[in-house]
Amino acid sequence: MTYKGAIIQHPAIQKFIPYLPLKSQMVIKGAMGRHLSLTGSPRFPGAATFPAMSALQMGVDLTYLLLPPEQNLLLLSRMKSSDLMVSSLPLYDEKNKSKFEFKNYSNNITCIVFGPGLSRITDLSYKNNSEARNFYKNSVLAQLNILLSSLEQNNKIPIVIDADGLFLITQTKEQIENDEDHPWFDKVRSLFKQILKNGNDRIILTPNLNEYKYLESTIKNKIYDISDSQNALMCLIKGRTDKIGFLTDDGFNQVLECDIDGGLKRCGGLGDCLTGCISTLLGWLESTNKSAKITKHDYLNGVFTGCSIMKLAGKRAFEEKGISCVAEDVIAKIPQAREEALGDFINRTENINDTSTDKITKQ
Ligand SMILES: NC(=O)C1=CN([C@@H]2O[C@H](COP(=O)(O)OP(=O)(O)OC[C@H]3O[C@@H](n4cnc5c(N)ncnc54)[C@H](O)[C@@H]3O)[C@@H](O)[C@H]2O)[C@@H](O)CC1
Ligand SMILES: Nc1ncnc2c1ncn2[C@@H]1O[C@H](COP(=O)(O)OP(=O)(O)OP(=O)(O)O)[C@@H](O)[C@H]1O
Repeated sequence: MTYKGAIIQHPAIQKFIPYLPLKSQMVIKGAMGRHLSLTGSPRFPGAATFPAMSALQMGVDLTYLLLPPEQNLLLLSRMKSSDLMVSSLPLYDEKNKSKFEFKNYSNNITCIVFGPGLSRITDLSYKNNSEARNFYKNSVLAQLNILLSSLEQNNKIPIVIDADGLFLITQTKEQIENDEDHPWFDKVRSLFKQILKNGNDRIILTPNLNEYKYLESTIKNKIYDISDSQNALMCLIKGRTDKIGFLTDDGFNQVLECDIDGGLKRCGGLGDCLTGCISTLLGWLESTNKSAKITKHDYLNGVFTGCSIMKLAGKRAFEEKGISCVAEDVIAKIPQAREEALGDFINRTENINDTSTDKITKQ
């Protein structure tokens, strides 16, 4: 199955296309996805918006950003595009957990990105500024409670965890210099144990090579309960080639590898953009195929498809901009890259619900 305009062919993409939305499904606002970013910090307003800007170019209808309540961050994010719907996170309040119930923010959300630009407790800016550090800690607890609550939703909502979200998973108590921050560390760890356990059928971890080293040693220390293939986590290790597979206490088991050439420019923010592409595709997988049985292998095919689109977008942007290429140039090439990977998919005539299983062989 290839569609008009598609120039690359790979079995993983071919298997994924039947799960994509059709033109006939685009009847109401939001049918092409409602994307939620739990991202950003005063230090990284760019990373706050890259996932949502990429999701919009992928074809998502609505992008919501729920950001730490810092005025500059909220203002800068709103200024990036009128299409971004920016709200501020509530201050964390242990006694009033109902404030962090996902349903308060959900608006029928179809996918979530968590982590880009959050910053880290180890950042120098927090070292001697307890107000900023408390603000950071508070935002993280609010975000993790919202994520945990999202896992209780009936509709399966895919979650991509990247960048500083991964740091929260791999940070160690020794890194937390200030003893008074240790109770916060314990709460984060406990929340992540529940999130990774309850969400292993819908969470994708997307480490770069550096982040993967820390992730691998954390996982091998059996801090999180991912002992067997049943509760293996889905993981994408980014690099010259993108490796996609499952992570258990025993290490990484590769299932797919995306070796499409990208652009030569390794500018900052491309990983953040990739989260927007992958989350959009996985959101479509779940939200437009509610009656189909979706497996982790379908998710991996979606991750592969997102990686291919990102590599192609990087290549096209580099052809045009050369070494001046920045993340926003790559975002602008996502529509062309999506077309090259998926063709005119919304106008196809068949979808997963009317394609027999012998036509679509699952891995
Ligand atoms: N324009 C922007 O706002 C951009 C913001 N970005 C944000 O910048 C932040 C940092 O991203 P980078 O890509 O620079 O991160 P890196 O992957 O370069 O990580 C920085 C360093 O942290 C180390 N590290 C990772 N996990 C660790 C652990 N558990 N313990 C100790 N060290 C650990 C890595 O080895 C690496 O040396 C992220 O929040 C990211 O989203 C970047 O995406 C670049 C663009
Ligand atoms: N050595 C490499 N050669 C070619 N492409 C690469 C290389 N390393 C990463 N990429 C590609 O760059 C994109 C982002 O991956 P990268 O490893 O830079 O993520 P990141 O560090 O999380 O990004 P960010 O700057 O957003 O934090 C992915 O599409 C990945 O395939």
